[in-house]
Amino acid sequence: PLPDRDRALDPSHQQDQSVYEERHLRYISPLGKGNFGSVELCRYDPLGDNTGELIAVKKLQPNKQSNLEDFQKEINTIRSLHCDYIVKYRGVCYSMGRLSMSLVMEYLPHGSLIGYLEKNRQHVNNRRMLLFASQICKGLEYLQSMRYVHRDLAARNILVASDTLVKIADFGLTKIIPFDKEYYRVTHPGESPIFWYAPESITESKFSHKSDVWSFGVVLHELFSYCEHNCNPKRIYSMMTTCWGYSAEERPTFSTLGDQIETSIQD
Ligand SMILES: N#CCCn1cc(-c2nc(Nc3ccc(C4CCNCC4)cc3)nc3c2CCN3)cn1
Repeated sequence: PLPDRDRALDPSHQQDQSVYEERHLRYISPLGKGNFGSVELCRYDPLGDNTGELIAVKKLQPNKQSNLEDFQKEINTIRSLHCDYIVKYRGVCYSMGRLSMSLVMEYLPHGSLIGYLEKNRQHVNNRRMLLFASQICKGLEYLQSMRYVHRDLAARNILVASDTLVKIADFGLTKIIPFDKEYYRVTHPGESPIFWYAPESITESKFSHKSDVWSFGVVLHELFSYCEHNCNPKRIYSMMTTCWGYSAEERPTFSTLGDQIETSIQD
């Protein structure tokens, strides 16, 4: 059994608030599917009076080729991230009988950025898009500072916390770049649609901060293809094309992109 489980059950220890007891979890509705798992809206209601908090619970899909080890890596990844532009870890919930576990995260009420843009396209203007782009870029700069490569950046994996805040989510494919290399080579090709993949990720299964930059360019395109083309700031379009440099070295860094987005916001 995991230490957390022992600590949570041991009455002498202050209840570890990051362990959620399954018996107080009230299922509400499905939220979506991520890598290796499905996400559900639940209310954690220990008082049983519907005053508990709403949380997003990601359950491991046992039938998927994934295993508990990959899921534990995803949990350790999200638990180590502390950034306003990355979805927050809340804790874990053990289902004793089935000896499986779920990942508990903050619930973001507006869902994925793709769904939000489809629903709100008429009143999301350029300024709002630039704000979202800048927040995603800051989240990616933070991820890079922790030597993480997301590997599945796409608007479907960006969640909307409010009309002025988006966060990066779904760390099921995230890997740590080894200290002595600039990239991570995966053994099995991923399952994600290749449209967001950099060329070297497709041809050599190589992933790096620069392949995340390529995917960020695709996310910019997803963002800005929702507003009327005529209002598409020229600078954003040229920024996207720099993210799509064929060789990784040609692509800008997230800090350069962040500065360019800030400049566009000032205009
Ligand atoms: N990423 C990624 C891929 C996996 N995935 C993660 C979530 C997720 N969704 C939410 N919130 C959320 C989601 C959907 C709606 C829909 C409901 C139907 N009508 C339209 C709106 C509303 C709110 N909050 C989260 C998470 C993870 C942590 N917190 C969903 N799928």
